[in-house]
Amino acid sequence: MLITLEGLDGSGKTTVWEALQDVYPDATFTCEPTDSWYGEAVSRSMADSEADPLAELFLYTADHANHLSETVRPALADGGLVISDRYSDSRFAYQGATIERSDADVQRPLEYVRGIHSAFSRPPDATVYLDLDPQAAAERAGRTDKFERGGYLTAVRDNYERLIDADPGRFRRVDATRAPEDVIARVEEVVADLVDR
Ligand SMILES: Nc1ncnc2c1ncn2[C@@H]1O[C@H](COP(=O)(O)OP(=O)(O)OP(=O)(O)O)[C@@H](O)[C@H]1O
Ligand SMILES: Cc1cn([C@H]2C[C@H](O)[C@@H](COP(=O)(O)O)O2)c(=O)[nH]c1=O
Repeated sequence: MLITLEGLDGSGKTTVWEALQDVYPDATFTCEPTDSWYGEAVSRSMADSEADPLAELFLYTADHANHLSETVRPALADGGLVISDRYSDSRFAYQGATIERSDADVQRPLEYVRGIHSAFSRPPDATVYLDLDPQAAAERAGRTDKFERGGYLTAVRDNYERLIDADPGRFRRVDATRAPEDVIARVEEVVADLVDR
């Protein structure tokens, strides 16, 4: 089973991802961007405020393709549980917003990014969405790079809401405004329920 953690920067994904490792020691814990050289290329693009939005989308997508073939598909083929801190929905939400706000000649960017993935990707079985307002998210994340400015995160959050509306059965929304221990406890409940199904 593939479970993904999604949400805005600073919503607490990595905090719960680390906590889940104590509960599921045999699971494969992974993330996007990865630490491969594809992920390093993504990091270079993220650090470049002039990066071309379409080029950046394809760097993230290359990293995803490698993540699938090297980590996700083999672990699933072994019957394992895979828990990924960010996955394809991050691309749909973030690059959908980036391209929308750029001068790239792309109609319906979110659908365009989804279409690129549909040919090769493997959708999550379930996605835990850590729901936090953009201002709190930007504050928690320290507004350290071009992705963490309030207006941009509002567009990203709108895209996450569109993804949830389009596939409500896959998403489990968790209130990420609560204290870390409460968020962790709720996510643990949600994941236990998913794994026991
Ligand atoms: N529920 C919470 N309440 C308050 N602060 C939190 C909560 N969860 C995490 N934090 C803090 O917010 C910051 C970001 O948390 P974390 O790295 O887990 O988020 P993230 O969603 O993985 O962020 P990013 O996407 O930017 O990597 C950290 O300083 C963390 O300690
Ligand atoms: C996978 C992915 C990530 N991003 C953005 C979101 C964050 O601002 C950064 C790094 O993520 P992290 O959780 O802090 O490691 O990258 C993105 O725009 N598109 C993606 O597909």
